[in-house]
Amino acid sequence: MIFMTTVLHLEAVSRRFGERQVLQDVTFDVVAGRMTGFVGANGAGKTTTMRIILGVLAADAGTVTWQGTPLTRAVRRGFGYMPEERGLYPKMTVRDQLIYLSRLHGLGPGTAKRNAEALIERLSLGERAGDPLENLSLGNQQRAQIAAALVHEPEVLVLDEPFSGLDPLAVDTVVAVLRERTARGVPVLFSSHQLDVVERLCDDLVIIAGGQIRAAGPRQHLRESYAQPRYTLHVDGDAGWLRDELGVSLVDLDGPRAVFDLAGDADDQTILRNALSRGPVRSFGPVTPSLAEIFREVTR
Ligand SMILES: Nc1ncnc2c1ncn2[C@@H]1O[C@H](COP(=O)(O)OP(=O)(O)OP(=O)(O)O)[C@@H](O)[C@H]1O
Repeated sequence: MIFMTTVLHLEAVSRRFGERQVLQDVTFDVVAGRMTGFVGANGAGKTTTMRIILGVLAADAGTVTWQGTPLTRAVRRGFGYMPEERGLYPKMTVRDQLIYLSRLHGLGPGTAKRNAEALIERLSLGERAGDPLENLSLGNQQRAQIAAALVHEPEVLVLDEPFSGLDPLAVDTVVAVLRERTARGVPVLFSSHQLDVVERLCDDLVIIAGGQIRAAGPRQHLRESYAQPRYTLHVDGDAGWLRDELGVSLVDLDGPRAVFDLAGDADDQTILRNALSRGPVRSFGPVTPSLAEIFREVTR
């Protein structure tokens, strides 16, 4: 049997503004049913990439396809987009604009209302749904923007910094709502510079720097492939003896706690045995690098 994966695929997308090459051969996939975190420093090219996906901006070269077909205006109408510059009507009530937006996307009045109410409820906007957007707190405006991207039941979601300005509880709520969409097979691409949030949320990761993709793929796979042979050791006494162990290069030593790299031919069990021969060992093991460490490594 042939399995067709539904993907949003970018192939060698390039774009320049004047003399400045802002995107260079950007290639990556956003797979159905998975949350893809798009991370990069300020000015790396995330917003430009998202604008090209949505057709707000044209690429100089390269293609974007959905399920193997180049994007047309009609296909993009089925996308949900939360732009960086946001873009709801400040003076319209949250409820009215959610209904209006889903009607604009061709939903019938009953479905539009039902979807709007469900998202208002889900994103805890009930008390404020009858207020003009501009009267809401920034966090609630942000929730309304997310509701606006979702209300027409999009096939693909592209969200520019959806978590910025949200408190941790709101982040969890929004994540739960997005997970419901991925569970239905919707691919979600979201940009963020909050690496801790991305680390917790994404299934796949795309790292961009200076307009070029530096790493892309399943988060766990990236973590493993960038894994340094790094260990932590926690003993009762002082761990300073590690300095003299063959193959050990200390990264951090704080009394009984140590972080160290191990040369390829050194044996971690030998280190553990040596530690045990000196007294109790409270913990010992390899550490997986954090996303922040991988990010620093690939964008160096
Ligand atoms: N319309 C434009 N005209 C000229 N330069 C632009 C334009 N839009 C973006 N740029 C430049 O392109 C580069 C990439 O910008 P982009 O907004 O895509 O980055 P980003 O990764 O989204 O950054 P941030 O996290 O700060 O939003 C920046 O140097 C920016 O100044």
